[in-house]
Amino acid sequence: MVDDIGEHVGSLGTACLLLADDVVLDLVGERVVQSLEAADIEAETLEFNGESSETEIQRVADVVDGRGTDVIVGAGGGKALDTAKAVREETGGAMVSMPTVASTDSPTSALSVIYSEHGEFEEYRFYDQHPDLVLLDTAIVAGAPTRFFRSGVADGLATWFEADATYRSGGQNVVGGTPTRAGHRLAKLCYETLRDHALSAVDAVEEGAVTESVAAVAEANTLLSGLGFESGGLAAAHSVHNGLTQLEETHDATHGEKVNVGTVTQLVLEGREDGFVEDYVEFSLALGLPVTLADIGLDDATTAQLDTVAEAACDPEETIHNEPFEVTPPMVRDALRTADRIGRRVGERQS
Ligand SMILES: NC(=O)c1ccc[n+]([C@@H]2O[C@H](COP(=O)([O-])OP(=O)(O)OC[C@H]3O[C@@H](n4cnc5c(N)ncnc54)[C@H](O)[C@@H]3O)[C@@H](O)[C@H]2O)c1
Ligand SMILES: [Zn+2]
Repeated sequence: MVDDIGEHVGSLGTACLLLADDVVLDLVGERVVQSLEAADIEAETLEFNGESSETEIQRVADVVDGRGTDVIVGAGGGKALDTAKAVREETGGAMVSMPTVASTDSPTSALSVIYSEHGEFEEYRFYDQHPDLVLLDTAIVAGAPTRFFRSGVADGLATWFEADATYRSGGQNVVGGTPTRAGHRLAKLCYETLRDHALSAVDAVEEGAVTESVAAVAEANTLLSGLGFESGGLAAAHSVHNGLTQLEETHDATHGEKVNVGTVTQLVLEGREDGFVEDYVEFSLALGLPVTLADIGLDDATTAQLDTVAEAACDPEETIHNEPFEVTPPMVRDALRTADRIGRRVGERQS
């Protein structure tokens, strides 16, 4: 699949730049360059510095302008892809998403999540164009560390709860429109696919194996979740994630891991029944996903820290206001605390 890139990029341009960090360049760099060159496309690589920040976007955009590149390929995780999308917005040309981990729903979306150089969430940046091509090689994704795959499952599970909250409230989807039935149903299909296949898919990826369930989950994590959140809307889970990024202690947890704590928090915030919340927590634990604050680096979180998260999560620009009721920082702080306690209780019961 990676080896087919030349064939697909032929219709998009003639000079290609592959943006990927050192790990991903080692993994696919040579194959991508060979495939492009075999299709008579100029191919160069540039090492990504790891953060989708304004400085990194400008650095890469300067290289693209200087070299006359007309196709940028972002390969790797969400941050490399988001940076490549942001660069294309500055420079024009075509953009290709090549996720080498199924860790987020970034590959298909027409937006980037921008962070400070220190990894604090800054803004969503929206574009008129989606990636021109999304190329996911299931074997590469299955060969990556399972943690990324699990994280993508968490990102995909959240999509359903967030799209459903937006649908119920008549809120706005990510492109500023009314959520469509299509977006709502795709988010549901994403959830159902993950509930039906994620456990065995994670087993397979632990073994470095490729199965039908791995393919189903890779599709759900990237395509179904991507279309589902963009057309269906985000709500509390991602706002809680964005709030959590304000605390340095959480920076070693992946996007999906923080989102999962955000999902449990959203369910508590929405006043879901005990059995419903516990079912979600049990499923998370079976998948090896975090359900407590300590699981994402926040041992003994102070009230001040939780207030920081809650304040940021309730920023007027945040999607938490897509919940079907008014949400305030104290509600989010208390939901976070309670979600953490539920996570600990269910975890202890199972051990
Ligand atoms: N734009 C969107 O629509 C959207 C949606 C969801 C998440 N995001 C963003 O995505 C980012 C998170 O992405 P992420 O969780 O993928 O993390 P990441 O991009 O920070 O890191 C991915 C890591 O995986 C490694 N890697 C990639 N492929 C590998 C492979 N095959 N084998 C081994 N290692 C491999 C990379 O070297 C890198 O260290 C956040 O910034 C989040 O906000 C964006
Ligand atoms: Zn996400």
